[in-house]
Amino acid sequence: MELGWLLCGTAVLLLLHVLMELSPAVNFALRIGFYCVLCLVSSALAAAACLLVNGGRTVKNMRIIKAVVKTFKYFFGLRFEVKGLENFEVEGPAIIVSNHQSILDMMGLMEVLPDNCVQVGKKELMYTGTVGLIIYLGGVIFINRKSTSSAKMVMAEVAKTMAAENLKVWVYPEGTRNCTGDLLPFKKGAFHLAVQAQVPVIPVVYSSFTTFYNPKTNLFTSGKIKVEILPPIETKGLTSDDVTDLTDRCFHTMRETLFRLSGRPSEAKDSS
Ligand SMILES: CCCCCCCCCCCCCCCC(=O)SCCNC(=O)CCNC(=O)[C@H](O)C(C)(C)COP(=O)(O)OP(=O)(O)OC[C@H]1O[C@@H](n2cnc3c(N)ncnc32)[C@H](O)[C@@H]1OP(=O)(O)O
Ligand SMILES: CCCCCCCC/C=C\CCCCCCCC(=O)OC[C@@H](O)COP(=O)(O)O
Repeated sequence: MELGWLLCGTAVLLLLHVLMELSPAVNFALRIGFYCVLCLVSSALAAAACLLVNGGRTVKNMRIIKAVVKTFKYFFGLRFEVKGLENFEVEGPAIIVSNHQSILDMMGLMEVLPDNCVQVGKKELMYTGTVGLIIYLGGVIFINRKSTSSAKMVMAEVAKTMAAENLKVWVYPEGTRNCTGDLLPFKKGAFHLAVQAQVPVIPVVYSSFTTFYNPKTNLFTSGKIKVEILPPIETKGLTSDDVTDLTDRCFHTMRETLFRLSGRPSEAKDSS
């Protein structure tokens, strides 16, 4: 009986392996499916650990989440080459902004996440089962992207509490995932927040995933991701009138860095 199950299991694994070799679509679906299952199962386990250790929703849970997510890269053959970690060592709170390519970004995020740092996320993430639960327990700030006024209110509240709680806040200023190897125009929320709280903006750039990951062509192989944490941009003395300039400056710096890290010629002068 047991031998039967063993043979059956081996046959299924072999079949999956052959299908993965033959079809990029099957390979992609299985790898992404595995990533989602890994996130859902690990979130359930991490949530239990967070509740036992810290008792509820707190940024301290991010340490536990980080420790768990940092192991994921080994399952997918991903390597990170990180530069500039010392740029996180600013006195007090800061806004961290980075490019957002895929749901796989959570691995890159946790690879470098500094202590006392929460992310801004779309409210829909709350309804992703155990993943929603762990994101809630980690203290992620949920915003409604469809309502600028309510998102602004949430951000204004965050600006007030950042100093008291010595928080760093991680925002994806593109506001959505974008896996084209370029940046989408930046939304201004992160920069308003930095100016309102009078805290520095720290840009973090991840090299393009396009050489190993592309959902449109079902590409998902192992790969190397270069990460650069850039020097903080000060906002002391800036007012809301300066937000557009600050946003543009950050966008151009990050775009140039993205192209450099991805080995693509700079086109920064051609577009804005
Ligand atoms: C163990 C296993 C674990 C598994 C796994 C765990 C993972 C554990 C980590 C989870 C990590 C989650 C990661 C989530 C990742 C996302 O969910 S990304 C998507 C959500 N995030 C964002 O959208 C952030 C970026 N968006 C913004 O900042 C946007 O500006 C806002 C605030 C949403 C507003 O959206 P919008 O209206 O479309 O944007 P925008 O054109 O910038 O603003 C409109 C106007 O309002 C003004 N404005 C904007 N914001 C403000 C403001 N705060 N104050 C005053 N004026 C403002 C603008 O200046 C603009 O006016 P003008 O200058 O044109 O006159
Ligand atoms: C009971 C409900 C069950 C629902 C199951 C949902 C399964 C989800 C499981 C695993 C997904 C792992 C996701 C890790 C967190 C990813 C955060 C993220 O990258 O969100 C995307 C968001 O930044 C931008 O969204 P859009 O590009 O605008 O869209």
